[in-house]
Amino acid sequence: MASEWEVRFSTRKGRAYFFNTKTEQSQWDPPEGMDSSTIASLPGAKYLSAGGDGAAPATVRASHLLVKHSGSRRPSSWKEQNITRSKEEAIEILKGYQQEINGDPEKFAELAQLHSDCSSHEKGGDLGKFGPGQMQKPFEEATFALGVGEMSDVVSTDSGVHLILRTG
Ligand SMILES: O=C(CCc1ccccc1)N[C@H](Cc1nc2ccccc2[nH]1)C(=O)O
Repeated sequence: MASEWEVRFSTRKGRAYFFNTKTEQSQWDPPEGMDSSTIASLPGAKYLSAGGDGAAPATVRASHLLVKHSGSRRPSSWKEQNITRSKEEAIEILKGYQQEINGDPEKFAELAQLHSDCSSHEKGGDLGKFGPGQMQKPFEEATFALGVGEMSDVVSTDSGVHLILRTG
Protein backbone atom coordinates (compact mmCIF):
# COMPACT_ATOMS: atom_id res chain seq x y z
CA MET A 1 0.00 0.00 0.00
CA ALA A 2 1.40 3.38 -0.99
CA SER A 3 0.29 4.93 2.32
CA GLU A 4 2.90 2.85 4.19
CA TRP A 5 5.70 4.42 2.21
CA GLU A 6 7.47 7.75 2.53
CA VAL A 7 10.60 9.29 1.03
CA ARG A 8 13.43 10.24 3.38
CA PHE A 9 16.84 11.84 2.78
CA SER A 10 20.15 10.27 3.80
CA THR A 11 22.51 13.18 4.56
CA ARG A 12 25.32 10.61 4.81
CA LYS A 13 24.71 9.39 1.26
CA GLY A 14 23.35 12.70 -0.02
CA ARG A 15 20.36 11.07 -1.66
CA ALA A 16 16.74 10.11 -1.15
CA TYR A 17 15.53 6.63 -0.12
CA PHE A 18 12.16 4.91 0.40
CA PHE A 19 11.03 3.99 3.92
CA ASN A 20 8.13 1.68 4.81
CA THR A 21 6.60 3.07 7.99
CA LYS A 22 4.83 -0.26 8.72
CA THR A 23 7.74 -2.70 8.28
CA GLU A 24 10.37 -0.02 9.01
CA GLN A 25 12.39 -1.32 6.08
CA SER A 26 14.23 1.12 3.81
CA GLN A 27 15.43 0.77 0.24
CA TRP A 28 17.08 2.91 -2.41
CA ASP A 29 14.72 1.90 -5.20
CA PRO A 30 11.03 2.81 -5.48
CA PRO A 31 8.67 0.08 -4.17
CA GLU A 32 7.96 -2.66 -6.72
CA GLY A 33 5.24 -1.69 -9.18
CA MET A 34 4.61 1.81 -7.73
CA ASP A 35 3.96 4.23 -10.60
CA SER A 36 5.71 7.60 -10.82
CA SER A 37 2.61 9.67 -10.00
CA THR A 38 2.11 7.68 -6.79
CA ILE A 39 5.81 8.12 -5.97
CA ALA A 40 5.54 11.87 -6.57
CA SER A 41 2.66 12.09 -4.06
CA LEU A 42 4.43 10.24 -1.25
CA PRO A 43 5.34 12.21 1.90
CA GLY A 44 8.89 13.55 1.43
CA ALA A 45 8.69 13.34 -2.36
CA LYS A 46 10.41 16.76 -2.42
CA TYR A 47 13.68 14.90 -1.69
CA LEU A 48 13.44 13.06 -4.99
CA SER A 49 15.32 14.48 -7.95
CA ALA A 50 13.30 15.67 -10.95
CA GLY A 51 13.21 12.10 -12.23
CA GLY A 52 11.35 11.04 -9.11
CA ASP A 53 13.40 7.86 -8.97
CA GLY A 54 15.46 8.84 -5.93
CA ALA A 55 18.54 7.65 -7.78
CA ALA A 56 20.11 11.03 -8.53
CA PRO A 57 21.27 12.95 -5.45
CA ALA A 58 18.70 15.57 -4.45
CA THR A 59 21.21 18.39 -4.12
CA VAL A 60 21.06 21.95 -5.41
CA ARG A 61 23.64 24.67 -5.99
CA ALA A 62 22.98 28.27 -4.97
CA SER A 63 24.45 31.68 -4.34
CA HIS A 64 23.16 34.15 -1.80
CA LEU A 65 23.49 37.77 -0.71
CA LEU A 66 23.24 38.06 3.07
CA VAL A 67 22.56 41.26 5.02
CA LYS A 68 23.04 40.70 8.74
CA HIS A 69 21.34 42.69 11.51
CA SER A 70 21.51 43.15 15.28
CA GLY A 71 19.46 39.97 15.78
CA SER A 72 21.77 37.81 13.64
CA ARG A 73 23.32 34.74 15.28
CA ARG A 74 26.76 36.30 14.56
CA PRO A 75 26.30 40.09 14.05
CA SER A 76 29.78 40.52 12.53
CA SER A 77 31.31 39.94 9.12
CA TRP A 78 34.32 40.61 6.86
CA LYS A 79 32.56 43.88 6.05
CA GLU A 80 31.57 45.15 9.48
CA GLN A 81 33.06 44.24 12.85
CA ASN A 82 29.89 45.02 14.85
CA ILE A 83 26.60 44.99 12.93
CA THR A 84 23.94 47.07 14.71
CA ARG A 85 21.34 47.77 11.97
CA SER A 86 17.77 46.62 12.70
CA LYS A 87 16.17 43.70 10.84
CA GLU A 88 13.78 46.17 9.18
CA GLU A 89 16.72 48.23 7.95
CA ALA A 90 18.47 45.09 6.66
CA ILE A 91 15.34 44.16 4.70
CA GLU A 92 15.17 47.65 3.17
CA ILE A 93 18.83 47.43 2.14
CA LEU A 94 18.29 43.97 0.65
CA LYS A 95 15.23 45.12 -1.29
CA GLY A 96 17.38 47.91 -2.74
CA TYR A 97 19.85 45.27 -4.02
CA GLN A 98 16.94 43.18 -5.30
CA GLN A 99 15.77 46.12 -7.46
CA GLU A 100 19.29 46.74 -8.73
CA ILE A 101 19.79 43.04 -9.56
CA ASN A 102 16.47 42.92 -11.40
CA GLY A 103 16.86 39.20 -12.18
CA ASP A 104 20.37 39.49 -13.66
CA PRO A 105 22.66 36.67 -12.34
CA GLU A 106 25.82 38.61 -13.15
CA LYS A 107 24.59 41.62 -11.21
CA PHE A 108 23.67 39.24 -8.37
CA ALA A 109 27.25 37.93 -8.16
CA GLU A 110 28.68 41.45 -8.38
CA LEU A 111 26.54 42.80 -5.52
CA ALA A 112 27.03 39.63 -3.42
CA GLN A 113 30.81 40.07 -3.77
CA LEU A 114 30.58 43.72 -2.69
CA HIS A 115 27.89 43.57 -0.02
CA SER A 116 27.16 40.06 1.33
CA ASP A 117 27.90 39.60 5.04
CA CYS A 118 28.87 35.96 4.39
CA SER A 119 32.37 34.65 3.60
CA SER A 120 30.88 33.28 0.36
CA HIS A 121 31.03 36.90 -0.89
CA GLU A 122 34.54 36.04 -2.11
CA LYS A 123 32.92 33.76 -4.68
CA GLY A 124 30.07 36.07 -5.69
CA GLY A 125 27.90 34.41 -3.04
CA ASP A 126 28.38 30.86 -4.35
CA LEU A 127 27.74 28.24 -1.64
CA GLY A 128 28.44 25.23 -3.82
CA LYS A 129 26.13 22.17 -3.81
CA PHE A 130 24.09 21.11 -0.80
CA GLY A 131 21.33 18.64 0.03
CA PRO A 132 18.50 18.65 2.56
CA GLY A 133 19.60 18.87 6.18
CA GLN A 134 22.72 20.91 5.46
CA MET A 135 21.47 24.51 5.58
CA GLN A 136 19.07 26.27 7.93
CA LYS A 137 15.52 25.10 7.12
CA PRO A 138 14.11 28.42 5.79
CA PHE A 139 17.11 28.72 3.46
CA GLU A 140 16.86 25.09 2.30
CA GLU A 141 13.12 25.27 1.68
CA ALA A 142 13.37 28.53 -0.23
CA THR A 143 16.22 27.18 -2.39
CA PHE A 144 14.54 23.83 -3.15
CA ALA A 145 11.41 25.74 -4.18
CA LEU A 146 13.34 27.70 -6.83
CA GLY A 147 13.93 26.56 -10.37
CA VAL A 148 17.51 26.76 -11.69
CA GLY A 149 18.24 30.40 -12.56
CA GLU A 150 15.45 31.72 -10.35
CA MET A 151 15.90 34.20 -7.46
CA SER A 152 14.07 34.22 -4.16
CA ASP A 153 12.37 37.11 -2.47
CA VAL A 154 13.75 38.08 0.97
CA VAL A 155 14.39 34.94 3.08
CA SER A 156 15.04 35.24 6.84
CA THR A 157 17.26 32.84 8.83
CA ASP A 158 19.08 33.08 12.17
CA SER A 159 22.01 34.50 10.17
CA GLY A 160 20.10 37.47 8.78
CA VAL A 161 18.13 38.19 5.61
CA HIS A 162 19.08 36.69 2.26
CA LEU A 163 18.44 36.86 -1.45
CA ILE A 164 19.01 33.43 -2.99
CA LEU A 165 19.86 32.56 -6.60
CA ARG A 166 19.59 28.86 -7.48
CA THR A 167 22.33 28.02 -9.97
CA GLY A 168 22.21 24.22 -10.21
O1 LIG B 1 27.82 29.95 7.41
C1 LIG B 1 28.54 30.66 6.74
C2 LIG B 1 29.43 30.09 5.63
C3 LIG B 1 28.53 29.58 4.54
C4 LIG B 1 29.32 29.07 3.37
C5 LIG B 1 28.99 27.81 2.86
C6 LIG B 1 29.70 27.34 1.76
C7 LIG B 1 30.70 28.09 1.18
C8 LIG B 1 31.02 29.35 1.70
C9 LIG B 1 30.32 29.85 2.80
N1 LIG B 1 28.57 31.98 6.88
C10 LIG B 1 27.81 32.66 7.93
C11 LIG B 1 26.65 33.40 7.28
C12 LIG B 1 25.71 32.47 6.58
N2 LIG B 1 24.61 31.98 7.14
C13 LIG B 1 23.99 31.22 6.20
C14 LIG B 1 22.79 30.46 6.22
C15 LIG B 1 22.42 29.76 5.09
C16 LIG B 1 23.22 29.76 3.94
C17 LIG B 1 24.41 30.50 3.91
C18 LIG B 1 24.78 31.22 5.05
N3 LIG B 1 25.87 32.01 5.33
C19 LIG B 1 28.68 33.71 8.62
O2 LIG B 1 29.71 34.11 8.03
O3 LIG B 1 28.28 34.15 9.72
